[in-house]
Amino acid sequence: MMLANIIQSLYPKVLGDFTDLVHKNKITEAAIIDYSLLLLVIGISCGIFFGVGQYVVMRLGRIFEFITRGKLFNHFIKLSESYYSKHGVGELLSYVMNDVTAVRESISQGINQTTNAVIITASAIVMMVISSIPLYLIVVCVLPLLIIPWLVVWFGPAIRSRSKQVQESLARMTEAAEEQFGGIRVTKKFAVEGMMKGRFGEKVDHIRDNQLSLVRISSLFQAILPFLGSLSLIIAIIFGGYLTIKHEITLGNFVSLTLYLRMMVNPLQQIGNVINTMQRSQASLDRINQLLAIEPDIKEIASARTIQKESNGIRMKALTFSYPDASRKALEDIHIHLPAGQTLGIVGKTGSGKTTLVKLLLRIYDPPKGTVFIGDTDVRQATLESLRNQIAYVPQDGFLFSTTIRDNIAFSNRDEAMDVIEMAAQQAKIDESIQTFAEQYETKLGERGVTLSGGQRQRTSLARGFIKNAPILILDDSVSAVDAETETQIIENVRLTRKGKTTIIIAHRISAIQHADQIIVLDEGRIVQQGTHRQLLKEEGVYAALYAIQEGGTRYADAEGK
Ligand SMILES: Nc1ncnc2c1ncn2[C@@H]1O[C@H](COP(=O)(O)OP(=O)(O)OP(=O)(O)O)[C@@H](O)[C@H]1O
Repeated sequence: MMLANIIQSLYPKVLGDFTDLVHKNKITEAAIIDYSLLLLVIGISCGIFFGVGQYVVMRLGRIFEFITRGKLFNHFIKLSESYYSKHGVGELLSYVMNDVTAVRESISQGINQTTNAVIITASAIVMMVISSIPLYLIVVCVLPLLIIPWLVVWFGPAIRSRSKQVQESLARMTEAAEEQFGGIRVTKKFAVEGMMKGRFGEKVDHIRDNQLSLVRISSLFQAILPFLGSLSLIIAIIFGGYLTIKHEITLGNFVSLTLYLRMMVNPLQQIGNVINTMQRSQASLDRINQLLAIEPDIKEIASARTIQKESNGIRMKALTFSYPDASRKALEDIHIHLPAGQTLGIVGKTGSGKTTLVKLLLRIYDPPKGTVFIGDTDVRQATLESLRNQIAYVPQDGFLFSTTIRDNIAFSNRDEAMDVIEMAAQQAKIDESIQTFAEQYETKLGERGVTLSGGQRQRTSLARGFIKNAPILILDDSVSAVDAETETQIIENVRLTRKGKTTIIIAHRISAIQHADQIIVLDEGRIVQQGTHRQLLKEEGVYAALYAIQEGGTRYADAEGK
């Protein structure tokens, strides 16, 4: 690129010399051919060097894009759930798409155009000196161009802050789009398309306002640069023209001078582009760096221990926990001792803290020190990998990936044997449904595949939990979307396959937990009842009341069925 620019700066000198030959009537046919060939060589060399330079620089930009996207993804994977509960998917996508692209463009354009501008300007000045154009004339003509650095300092911060606003509003729009697409079914069912259109329109309006504000300042900056270029040409024509008339400089000198100044105008305009792009990309780079500087909340201590993958019990001692920024305690004074191999059932109203309890066990949020143990190890002292390998957690709404059913079930080990996968599916009572699909376990799910019903999704996610065969299995309301009969069969399968293995079952239906070795009833973050099914039925309280309601419902259904 540098070579291309240096070679390009020979044009005006060659043309200037040619003009002098013509002016002095010394032009010959041979000279015309020589000068034409010289211009041809200059043209071809410029083309080759410029093309190669362009390719190298573009490649550099793409490599940056590739590395940064990878780095961002690795960082996202490390961030804790608390981060994701505050930042939407759209916002995160915006970093990966908009910000990375802005920086890549500035690298490609920036290197290209800065090299152009600097080399052309420098070689133009050198060539003017070499062409024996008087120094004072060069200085006077180039003077208006010296205002440019001052303009850069003046406009730069304003462009950068407006660019940041644009990037932020783009992030908000991506977030809104993601949410609107995700919720399109609800929108349609409630027939609120108009309201949603209005909400999305607001975000788009916001981007337009921010972009126009950026365009205004960028345009003003861009407009001043060519004006300064023209000013230096005007000075060249007045002053240079006067010196030519006075024979202080040759006509060839005058032609070269004007051509060199003209040659400098484009790079100067490019400097404007580069500065704009750089300021914009600086705003994006700041955003990317701020994101990369965020530390995950959940960190492994240096001396973290590996929990052995064996049957371990669970203990919770005086556990009290509040979510960050929450005024209310999610859990208060929880004491649980579940010996290895036993089953714990948890019931409680919605919002009573059931999921929070298992999130603390999995260390998705940090419990206070010395309150949650697996075996003898405080979960805060364990390596995160060994802790999470110890537990198979099946949430209520297990996310399924847009891949085959087989890959979704064998998620923790893609090489799992087919019979093991089928066994897990049978235990989760999803095998029969899968057999009805044309491609069975190879059936693709998601956008380009089959849409499963809520219950089928839940059972597929359940099979994913079963196949992990972890020392601790947690079912967090994982059979809520299946019918009572299937639920009974699944729970029976859990009982049989989890004999001697620690299991936690969270459920709203007592039928799912009544067999447990111990049951706790949570209410507003506190354990209000604790015991076996028989013991709890004898006590007056939430459990017996819940059982009575659910039993009453079942008897009524049975009577109706007869
Ligand atoms: N990430 C979070 N940040 C702040 N508060 C939260 C968060 N997750 C849950 N909570 C609050 O903590 C309390 C307990 O929630 P939790 O999800 O543990 O209830 P739950 O018993 O599992 O409810 P459900 O049966 O509806 O699943 C609720 O008041 C809830 O609003």
